[in-house]
Amino acid sequence: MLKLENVTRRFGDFAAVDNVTVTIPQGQMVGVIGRSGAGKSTLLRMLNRLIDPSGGVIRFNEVQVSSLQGAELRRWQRDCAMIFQQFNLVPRLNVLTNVLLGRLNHRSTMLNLVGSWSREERAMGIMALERLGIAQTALQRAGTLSGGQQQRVAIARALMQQPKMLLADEPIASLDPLNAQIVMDSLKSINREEGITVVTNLHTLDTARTYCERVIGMAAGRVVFDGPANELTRDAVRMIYGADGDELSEEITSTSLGQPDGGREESLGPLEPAA
Ligand SMILES: Nc1ncnc2c1ncn2[C@@H]1O[C@H](COP(=O)(O)OP(=O)(O)OP(=O)(O)O)[C@@H](O)[C@H]1O
Repeated sequence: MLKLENVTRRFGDFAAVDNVTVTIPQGQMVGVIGRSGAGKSTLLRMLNRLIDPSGGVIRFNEVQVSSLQGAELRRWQRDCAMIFQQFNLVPRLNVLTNVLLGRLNHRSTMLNLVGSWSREERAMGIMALERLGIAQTALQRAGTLSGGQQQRVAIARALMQQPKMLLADEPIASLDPLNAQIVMDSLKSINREEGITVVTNLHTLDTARTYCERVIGMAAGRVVFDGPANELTRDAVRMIYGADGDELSEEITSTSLGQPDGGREESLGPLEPAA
């Protein structure tokens, strides 16, 4: 269970995240929504300590995450994997090597210096790629893949960390609707089948409603809604986006997920044998 108590992050005098208290049970799929600048990324980055809180406490079970240092902090960052809008792969390396980089925190420094991967690690990497339906790309350079494929590589790399929690910072913001759907479906199935908690920032309401059992709405650094997706009434939406309900743009509310873009190559169809 993840617990945030009065968590705040200031940049100078400005509170990007302001006194947030939430508890997330293991295995939940949580969508964090809000206007640009509401504090969603800052909140997520504090969960895995890419950014340190200015105040408050973050706990995961008995561990006080907000005060971890050194090896313990690295262990937490291994347990709490993160994917990003821009995928953060190494474009010149092949897909499998990118995925294997997710194992670095499981290995000794000496092994990492030697830079070789065991047969077991490679098999694990291929299995992670198969899980995401892209094992056939294993030997391609990551930079040559489509955005949707790259995000699936990033998810496979995160799975290699064998995390307890997966944080996704706007994972579909750069993707077309079909690829967005494939990536969200992947996150959902990992959440369901592996019991990994998923906390994802999303720009659009539809996606949060479709995929997340729980939605946290932020405005000006504060949590202004926290509940099941089906309780996202027009009033709740107005609180989150601060707009008159009638003025909510299509861009905020809709992603057109589920409307394939005319049959691009992306699908979760039959796998080719791993290279
Ligand atoms: N390193 C920083 N220095 C100063 N201000 C920052 C920094 N990082 C974030 N902020 C500010 O904190 C506020 C919240 O930013 P954050 O990126 O968390 O918002 P967001 O809800 O994720 O927005 P978006 O959807 O546009 O990514 C913004 O006003 C932003 O300008």
